[in-house]
Amino acid sequence: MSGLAQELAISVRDLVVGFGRQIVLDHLSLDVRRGEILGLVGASGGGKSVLMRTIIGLVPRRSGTIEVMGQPMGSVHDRSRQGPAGKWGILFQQGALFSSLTVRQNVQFPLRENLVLPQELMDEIAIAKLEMVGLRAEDADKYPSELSGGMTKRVALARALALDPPILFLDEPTSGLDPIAAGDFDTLIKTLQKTLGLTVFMVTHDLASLTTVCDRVAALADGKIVAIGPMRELLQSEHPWVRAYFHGKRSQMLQPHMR
Ligand SMILES: Nc1ncnc2c1ncn2[C@@H]1O[C@H](COP(=O)(O)OP(=O)(O)OP(=O)(O)O)[C@@H](O)[C@H]1O
Repeated sequence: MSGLAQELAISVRDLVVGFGRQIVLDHLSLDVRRGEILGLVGASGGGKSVLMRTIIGLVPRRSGTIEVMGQPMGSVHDRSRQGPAGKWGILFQQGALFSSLTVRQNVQFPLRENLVLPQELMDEIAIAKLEMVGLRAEDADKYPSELSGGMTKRVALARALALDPPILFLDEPTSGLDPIAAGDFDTLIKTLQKTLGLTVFMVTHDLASLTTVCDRVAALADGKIVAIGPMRELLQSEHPWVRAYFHGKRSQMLQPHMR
């Protein structure tokens, strides 16, 4: 493995993904560095979720290569080449918890699926993960219907972290949260990155998240990554879509100091 490859958590090269006659990702290349929080922005329907789902092997690709932690990922039809359990944790946009399971059982779900552990140890792990995401041990016996939106996201995050993955995929993690809860969730993600050394790949439309937690931001347009870098560099991009996104009326209203 070359030095550069060792520094990369995810490396995507020349990726083509389509459905029928529609090409969604068109020879897309992207590197995610180990330990960084990378934010991905793009138009609605532009292919952000498809890119994330292709990396984790849920959507088949037509061509191109994907490496995760230096290992080539097989295509969706080749499950034997997928990484071992615990390679990544995922927080889907509709990151629904199992409504008939308690918080504790939800967090333990990946442990039960992948490991054989004594109940006592699983209980300890569940409480440790809940505390890691800012919840209390008392919350473990609650059911999803008893949780606020912010708490639900935290439980889903605790579940995503159950197997101690080095990479976390987040699909619009702050959507549906009020600005205070969203800010708290951003802070939590940043803290987890620092304390656990996590690599985070985050699809988001949230300008505050992009500005405050992302080390780099990648912009997806026309099926490709058209700009990538720290937010201050993206703001200088001449690409028409990137300019429209960050310098359009709405963005300027939210980020007046960025002009
Ligand atoms: N399983 C599928 N079958 C057919 N078309 C699909 C499938 N999944 C996604 N698409 C199409 O791929 C395109 C990209 O969708 P995707 O969900 O990745 O967009 P997105 O950038 O995440 O959008 P948003 O910001 O609105 O969530 C859309 O045109 C969508 O209809």
